[in-house]
Amino acid sequence: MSRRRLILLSLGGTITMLPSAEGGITPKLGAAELVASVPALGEVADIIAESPARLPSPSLTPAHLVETARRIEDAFAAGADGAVVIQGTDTIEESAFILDLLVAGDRPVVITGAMRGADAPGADGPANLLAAARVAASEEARGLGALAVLNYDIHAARFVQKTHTTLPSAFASPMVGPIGAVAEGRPRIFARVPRKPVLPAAAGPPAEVALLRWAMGDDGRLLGALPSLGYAGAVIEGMGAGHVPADAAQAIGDLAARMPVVLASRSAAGPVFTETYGYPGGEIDLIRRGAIPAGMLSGLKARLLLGLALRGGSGKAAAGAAFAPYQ
Ligand SMILES: NC(=O)C[C@H](N)C(=O)O
Repeated sequence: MSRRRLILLSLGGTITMLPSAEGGITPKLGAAELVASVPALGEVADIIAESPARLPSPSLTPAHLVETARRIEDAFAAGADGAVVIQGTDTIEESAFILDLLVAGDRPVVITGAMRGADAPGADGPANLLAAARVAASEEARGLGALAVLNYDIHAARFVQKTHTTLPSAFASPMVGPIGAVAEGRPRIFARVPRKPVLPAAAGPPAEVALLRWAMGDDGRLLGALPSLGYAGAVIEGMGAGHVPADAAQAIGDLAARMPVVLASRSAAGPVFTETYGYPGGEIDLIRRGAIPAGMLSGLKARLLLGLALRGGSGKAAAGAAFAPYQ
């Protein structure tokens, strides 16, 4: 087999962070320095290293990731065999899903980061970076869409979530579990998640979509403000399998008459489908009032899919079509 070529793009995050004069750790290292700090990467592939951003990941926007997807597609067109994206862990679950939705083809796209700073005892960045590169360079990972690789676990972008604020084992896929692992330096895939339709990266960043989590006793009065704030759509994280209090159902119906509204769950795992509860505010009622069920997607991921579906001013039909493959 000829030597592998990888594109490696660093957007920042704790994996790039060192102590700063102002206190705490801040992004400092670029992609080339990270690659140089892990000599074993040289055994895996030839690496083109670029640093499009040096940000903590809460400051990344979907537009950064749309640009990253375009850069990866260019590199693939120029012959790269796989891509590694480095970023902060706070928003990896969102970034991974944007890349999953936008990068076409079979070549692996792997996102990683670190929970401990670059100079911390037991820093996890070097091991995560090496494992991510091994997955991105592998045959096994082809055709799986975007993957998140941390702590030697391989997660499908569609399902991965950050589930702990500090531990190196923070990443999990509560719906399905990890789909593979890097063991003894070799990626092993246990389960294959079928790919869903890819959307064009060239159509630009997602439209703005509000995300609201429902809480006990909330009557939904906040929803009335959304259209005047300029949102193109809304995702509601309902209770359980997509429920709100009876006196909030009307507010959701009124909003759905004005913009696409997607119904997800505030629970950590499990689908929102269509047909169990018939009470007012239950999912049958909300879907009848115009809400679109998020199916297998979390609220964070549903927000991104809805925003990408609504680019260019498309409406409810486009939103419904985008969610149909996830039911
Ligand atoms: N571990 C991390 O990378 C967290 C950091 N706050 C970030 O997302 O940039």
